[in-house]
Amino acid sequence: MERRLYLVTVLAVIIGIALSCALYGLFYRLETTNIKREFERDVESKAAALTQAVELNIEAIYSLKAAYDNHGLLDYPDFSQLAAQTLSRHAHIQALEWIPKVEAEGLPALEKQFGARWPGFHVTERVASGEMVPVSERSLYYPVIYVEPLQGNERALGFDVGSNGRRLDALNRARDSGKLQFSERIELVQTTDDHAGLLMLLPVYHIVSPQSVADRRQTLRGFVMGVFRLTAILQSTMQPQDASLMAFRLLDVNADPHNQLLYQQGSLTTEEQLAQKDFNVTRPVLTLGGREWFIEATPSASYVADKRTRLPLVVFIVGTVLFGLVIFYGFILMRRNREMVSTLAKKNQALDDINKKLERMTKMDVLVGIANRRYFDETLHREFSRSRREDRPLALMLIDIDHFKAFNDTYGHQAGDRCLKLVAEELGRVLKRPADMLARVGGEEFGIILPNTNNGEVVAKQCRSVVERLAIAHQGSLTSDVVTVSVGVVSLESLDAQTRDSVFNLADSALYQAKSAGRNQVRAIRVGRPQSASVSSLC
Ligand SMILES: Nc1nc2c(ncn2[C@@H]2O[C@H](COP(=O)(O)OP(=O)(O)OP(=O)(O)O)[C@@H](O)[C@H]2O)c(=O)[nH]1
Repeated sequence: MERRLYLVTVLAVIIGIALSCALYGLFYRLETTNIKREFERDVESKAAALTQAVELNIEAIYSLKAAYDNHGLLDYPDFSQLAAQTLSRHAHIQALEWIPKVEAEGLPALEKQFGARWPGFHVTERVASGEMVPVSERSLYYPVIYVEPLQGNERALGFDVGSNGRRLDALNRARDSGKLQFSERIELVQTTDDHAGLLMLLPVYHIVSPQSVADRRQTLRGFVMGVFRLTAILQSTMQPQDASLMAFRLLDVNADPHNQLLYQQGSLTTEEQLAQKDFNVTRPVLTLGGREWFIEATPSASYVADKRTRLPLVVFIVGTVLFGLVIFYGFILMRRNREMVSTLAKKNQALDDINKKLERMTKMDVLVGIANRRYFDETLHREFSRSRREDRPLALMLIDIDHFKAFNDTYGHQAGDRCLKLVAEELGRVLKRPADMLARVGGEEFGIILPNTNNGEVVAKQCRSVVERLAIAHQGSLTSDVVTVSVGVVSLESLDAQTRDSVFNLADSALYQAKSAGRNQVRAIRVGRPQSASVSSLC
């Protein structure tokens, strides 16, 4: 019981801790979801800022394009003035340029014309070493002939934009679509260091809004081009604390797979990336100018750590304490209950003992300490039924103390009581089998039931003689000078055709015969199987 109580308690403690852990996990996951949502909002606002910054810069080349559409070709001073005005509103543009379409045969004249303005002017291309060299021969050229501001962009002047695959791709798309086009990420010719840039191109035609691609190709005059420094634009949208809060990459998914990365801020170790992978966010930034840009962001460990609260831990501790209290209270209740059950069991045992004692008392003769008449009758009834059911023999004996009235008269009533006890004790010693039963059935009369016995007269004779051998003086007796008993016994081979009363009457009748024969006698009746009843006197 004790062990079971402790087992139940230990089990409850384990379940309690498991539930607290589950609650901790639940609240931790809820918090993780909230942090992820917050991070998504941060990334979305960054993407929106980026989109806005790019769209603002687009306005610059549209104003230049409008001038070309309205006034036809601009000369250098007009271009320079208009571009300077525009650049004053757009700090992140590296340069605004005019790129005419030049047929091969027009190239020498162009070089001559602009060589007069800028001594040493040549149409150039960039070789792998980064050096600018005169262009190789081809049918079409797209040289930069106006660049504003010139200072810092000198290397771009004369550069054949069509000499480079990525740039040419953007030129062709702009020419054929008639719309704004962005280039992939390119390395700007203006600088020798590796500064990433981006070209925005708007085509200018000889006619207004040519409808077909063929018309556009045929009527192309040139391009208005804006050169942007990616880093400058992107950094303009950053907050100083951004670098410590997240790592992100801006990707151009339409670009060559090796050239998709436009910008990268911060970087995480492999362990950090793994730890933070649940928080990774990918969002579109803009779809414009033939490009699709996406932002991929991962929060730093400190971003996540700053947003974590102690709530899951508090829930775990409170849960554990509450479960602990409940379990403790349950343990106390169970122990109290166990004590009550044990006390109750003891009380029941005591009651049982009392009941048994009372039952024994109702079956006992208080004076002589053997079974009383009531119990004798019950037993006789039971043994009679059993013997008959099992077809076994049964013997019944009645014993009467001779001249007991005279004993009382001579020695007094108390001496009579002592005599009764002594006789009862002695008779009890004669019985050897557990099933044999001695009872006081009357004042000075005893009865003995002998189950499974067909020669009760043997026991009867012993009874008579043990009482005589007690040698209790009995001066009032007309039979002997000591206390004697008369014994009647009936031994039945079979109980067929008998009743309990008939058996008792046979024993009583034998006793009467013993008395009639002068007392201190045994008279026995033997009843065989039906039709063979016989009576025999033994002494
Ligand atoms: N001391 C004492 N005497 C009892 C008790 N019960 C019955 N007696 C006495 O037993 C006597 C029985 O008397 P009787 O029925 O005349 O029988 P008897 O004197 O033994 O005569 P027989 O049986 O014919 O030999 C009565 O005097 C009862 O008072 C008892 O519990 N204690």
